[in-house]
Amino acid sequence: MCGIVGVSVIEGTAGQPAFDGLVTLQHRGQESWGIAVAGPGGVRVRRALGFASRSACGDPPDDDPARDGLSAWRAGRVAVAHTRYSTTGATVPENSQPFVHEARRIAVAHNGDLTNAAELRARLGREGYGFRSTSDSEIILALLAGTGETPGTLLGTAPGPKDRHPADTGPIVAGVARATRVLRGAYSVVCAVGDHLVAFRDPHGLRPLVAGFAEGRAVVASETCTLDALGCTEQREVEPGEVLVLRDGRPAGTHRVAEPAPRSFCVFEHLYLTRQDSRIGGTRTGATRVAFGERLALESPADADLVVAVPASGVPAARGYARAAGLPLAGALVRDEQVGRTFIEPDLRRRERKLRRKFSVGAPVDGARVVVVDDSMVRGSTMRRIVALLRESGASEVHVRIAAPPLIAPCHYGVDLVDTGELVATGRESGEVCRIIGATSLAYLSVAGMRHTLGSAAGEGLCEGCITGDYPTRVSPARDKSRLVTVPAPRRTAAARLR
Ligand SMILES: O=P(O)(O)OC[C@H]1O[C@H](OP(=O)(O)OP(=O)(O)O)[C@H](O)[C@@H]1O
Ligand SMILES: NC(=O)CC[C@H](N)C(=O)O
Ligand code: SF4
Ligand SMILES: [Mg+2]
Repeated sequence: MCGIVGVSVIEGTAGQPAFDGLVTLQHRGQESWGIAVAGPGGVRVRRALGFASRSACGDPPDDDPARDGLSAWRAGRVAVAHTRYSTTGATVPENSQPFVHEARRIAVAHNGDLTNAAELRARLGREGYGFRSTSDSEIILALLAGTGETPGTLLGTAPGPKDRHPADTGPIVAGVARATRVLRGAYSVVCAVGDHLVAFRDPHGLRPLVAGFAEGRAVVASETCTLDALGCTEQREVEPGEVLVLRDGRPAGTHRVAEPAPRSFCVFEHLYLTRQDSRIGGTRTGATRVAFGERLALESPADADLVVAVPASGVPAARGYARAAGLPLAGALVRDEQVGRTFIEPDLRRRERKLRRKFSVGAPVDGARVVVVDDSMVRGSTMRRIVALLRESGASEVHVRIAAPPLIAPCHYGVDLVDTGELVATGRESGEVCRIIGATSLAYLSVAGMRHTLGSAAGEGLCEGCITGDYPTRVSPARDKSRLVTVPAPRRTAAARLR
């Protein structure tokens, strides 16, 4: 998943709006965050492990020099920022983004996962690029920036006198086009190139990317909630295969650089990933999830007294289920807001530890027959915990309804569904899963019901890989999050060391 933001302004600084925008994307990644600001004198970058929203950058005194140069990174009219949910490479500082090439003044933030990362990294390593991380995203920077010996695709776009690039965006567009010719898999990218903000997206449009405009300010982000928060009234999607160049807070050029391919937008963005006030194709995902819940109630009713929602992202589906079933919606469960999302935690130990304190019962459900509704079930850990809590608080029956079909296959495009052995529904009938989570009954939304709700009769326009096992691009059967660790260390040439 990951959240990315890019900001270009005509005056003032891009750093603060980029940081403020990043905080609206906290739900897309909790492992690390970073921001790079391009201004006179080069690119400044700050990266740290943990939540962006809990860092000191949110509210520092504007001119306090003691704060580790915090005010310095605010200077500069182009900024890119990233909040990470890892899919390739461990949760370590060197894998946090944006990745920056100081000498070429390029900073890159990427959402997605490259399916040919190992092959590209080996090739770029042979050509002399000195990788500093084990993330696939650094490959995009390597392609664009190159090394002293091997020019990157963006070489030739270096800033001219007075730190300004030529107004002609042709070389940047051509450079991105050359890079996209070799990239495979999912990539939504924002990139600061001198005083340009450049955004581009893979030809299938697997991951989201939107652009918005306000007076003197252009923003590119993963979701529309960021555009809304930054006051962008004019909004549009960055099209699959498009490169959009922005400068001085407005568009400077747009081109389609990749061959057209069937659109394959991640269906899990509709089901769970995206914030409920963000819009996909003009519809708020909260409204879509209400409709999933209504459909689920029609497909799988339950003989029950009340509906309980699993907060946070299960709430709209539960509201829809309750409405269609004619049952009261009880706010029985309380979520500890400090814990954040648990599914996107990078390892089992952290997920389980956080889950233990994430939920509690706010209103007992003594003797009631309860339907508990969540937006999705992945490893089953959340639901096992919720069912136990509801039984402890007196529920006589707990019927589980999931407003998504079972997830049974890995994701290759930026969601950390790697090991199918971890997925509770893989190779199991729903009866067996029901026993594992301790429920009275269990039902999922059907694939047909999901598609019908999204107005896509046969799943056209969608990636449903983790649900059906059919992927829109060629993928290797095994998916290993550490796969770049084993790619031989590149030969460090003198030029590469100079970076
Ligand atoms: O079956 P599991 O592996 O436990 O994963 C499924 C749960 O994970 C997600 O919630 P998450 O805690 O990530 O975020 P939320 O609080 O925003 O709903 C999703 O909404 C389910 O509740
Ligand atoms: N979820 C993502 O988009 C992750 C981006 C990149 N593949 C990483 O692991 O850092
Ligand atoms: S495999 Fe699943 S999570 Fe991955 S992009 Fe496709 S629908 Fe989304
Ligand atoms: Mg949840």
